[in-house]
Amino acid sequence: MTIRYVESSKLPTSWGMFEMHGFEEVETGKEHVVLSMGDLDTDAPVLARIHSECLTGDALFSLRCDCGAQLQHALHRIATEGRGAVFYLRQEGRGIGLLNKIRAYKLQDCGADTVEANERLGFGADMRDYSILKPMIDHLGIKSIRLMTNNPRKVKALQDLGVEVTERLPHQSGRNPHNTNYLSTKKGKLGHLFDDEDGSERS
Ligand SMILES: Nc1nc2c(ncn2[C@@H]2O[C@H](COP(=O)(O)OP(=O)(O)OP(=O)(O)O)[C@@H](O)[C@H]2O)c(=O)[nH]1
Ligand SMILES: [Zn+2]
Repeated sequence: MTIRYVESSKLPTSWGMFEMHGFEEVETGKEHVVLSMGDLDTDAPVLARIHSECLTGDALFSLRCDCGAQLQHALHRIATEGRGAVFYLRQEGRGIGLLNKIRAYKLQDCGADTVEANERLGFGADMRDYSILKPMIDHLGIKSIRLMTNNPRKVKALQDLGVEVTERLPHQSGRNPHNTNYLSTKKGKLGHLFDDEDGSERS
């Protein structure tokens, strides 16, 4: 996969001023962004979030998942430390795309869980490919990462790419009555690590 750096600009947010870096996946034309704050190209590990696109959760206020709350929480944590990066990857629906995610939601409305729904549609439970991260991380001069995630597969994916992960930081937020089953399935079938049952952050 070839990744092309395109341009960077300022992005003021509710949490502070970020720098937005645009990248293009040459083969597919997919556009990815990184929001960064502070100097990333030093020896200190970078506080980072690898966030998979979720139009419904990130932009349309959906309570079916925890994505929107996790995104906001990541920006808040980075702004609090004054240094870090959110990799916003266009891997909608764990890589199956928005319209297939709506098909999966329909199956879930009829009783399937998030993994069963993907499988009934002929997809794997998680179709994401993290290899696009390596050229982006290298471009930004990041040497090692403290990763905000509950998903140990993301840590392994980075390590498999040769990226040092010095720490996994639990990243729980956004539990609500509409996503309780969804979060239970992530814990039970996808190996996500949750510290407690109410989803609140322990720190
Ligand atoms: N196929 C499918 N994708 C979903 C569903 N709900 C959320 N997603 C997608 O899942 C992705 C987020 O993955 P999650 O499994 O919630 O979390 P994660 O990124 O693996 O782990 P964390 O770093 O802990 O948040 C986003 O791309 C969402 O669009 C669903 O029911 N079906
Ligand atoms: Zn979501």
